[in-house]
Amino acid sequence: MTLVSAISLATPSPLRIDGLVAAVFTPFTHDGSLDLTVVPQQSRYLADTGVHWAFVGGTTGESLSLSVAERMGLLEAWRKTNTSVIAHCGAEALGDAKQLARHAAANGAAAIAAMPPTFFKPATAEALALTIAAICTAAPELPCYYYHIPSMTGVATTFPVLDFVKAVEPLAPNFCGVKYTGMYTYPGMMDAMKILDYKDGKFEVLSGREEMMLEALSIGIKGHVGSQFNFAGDLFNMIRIDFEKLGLTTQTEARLRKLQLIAVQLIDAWKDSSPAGVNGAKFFTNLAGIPVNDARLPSIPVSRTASKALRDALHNFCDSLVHVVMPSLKICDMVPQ
Ligand SMILES: CC(=O)N[C@@H]([C@@H](O)[C@H](O)[C@H](O)CO)[C@@H](O)CC(=O)C(=O)O
Repeated sequence: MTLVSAISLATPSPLRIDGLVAAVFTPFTHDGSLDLTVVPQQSRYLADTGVHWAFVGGTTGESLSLSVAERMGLLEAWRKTNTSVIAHCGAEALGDAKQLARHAAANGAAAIAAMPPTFFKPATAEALALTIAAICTAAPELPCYYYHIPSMTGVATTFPVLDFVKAVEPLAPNFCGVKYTGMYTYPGMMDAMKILDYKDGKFEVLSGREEMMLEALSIGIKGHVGSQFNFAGDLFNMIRIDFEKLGLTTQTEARLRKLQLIAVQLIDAWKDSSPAGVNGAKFFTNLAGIPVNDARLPSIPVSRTASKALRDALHNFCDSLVHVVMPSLKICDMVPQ
């Protein structure tokens, strides 16, 4: 084997995902213990809705509310399913993040991703690059992504993520791209577009805002990571596949916009009626009969009043909106009337 071919074999390439990655819920029992027995049910539901990737232990997965051992067990449970896995390894302690990265590589993850420490925050692109590079290079055989979620971390809000990409590129040969959830905040989509354009598309951008799927698709983003894909991947796949097959034309724009607005209505249903963070979204999966139960404190369980509002909102969504564009959604078939 020549040196060049050895290097090319050793340096991982971006995954180039063309589809949905569910930011999967972490299942707990009613007393808040990890309940890995639920993971196979989650995996089957995802597959039934056309979702074959999971982002394990992310924000929706409450990573920072889990111990390192719990996060390792969670990854191992997902690796026993048919769902491909991107393992989130970000942690407050860099040693923990590196340990999780090494564990992910040893347990069959397809890639790793990491958000930065959120308490002692990296203040510059260079500091962020050194931090993420330390995690990526702990698992040099895996594609490694920076998980950009400024709404939760407060990091990289004063510099474009492209500046970080340029700084991390020489530090981590296996750095492969950005999971970009900062679509709402300036420079958002422009920054994501510049990363996609940088060095002729060397790096991958995964969108972290499914309610902006059409915008993301329009700039060439093909991989999407989101919490809604836990229970509505079939709806979002319709948007993605219709866009890719038909394109955004005067004939298709109304339907595509309608589909995305229906998806937004589903998001608003839990965001508006349940200020309990991830618990609002978890509630829909619980309603579908998959007992992921409540998020750990400091998230507060959905109140009895909010539960009724959520259930009514979902029934209204299923009764009035879904039939507008599609025969049904799995979540609507699973939720008791
Ligand atoms: C802040 C947040 O939770 N963002 C979600 C979105 O899917 C979000 O739920 C959606 O855009 C609705 O706002 C994901 O980007 C998070 C994510 O990928 C993860 O949980 O790891």
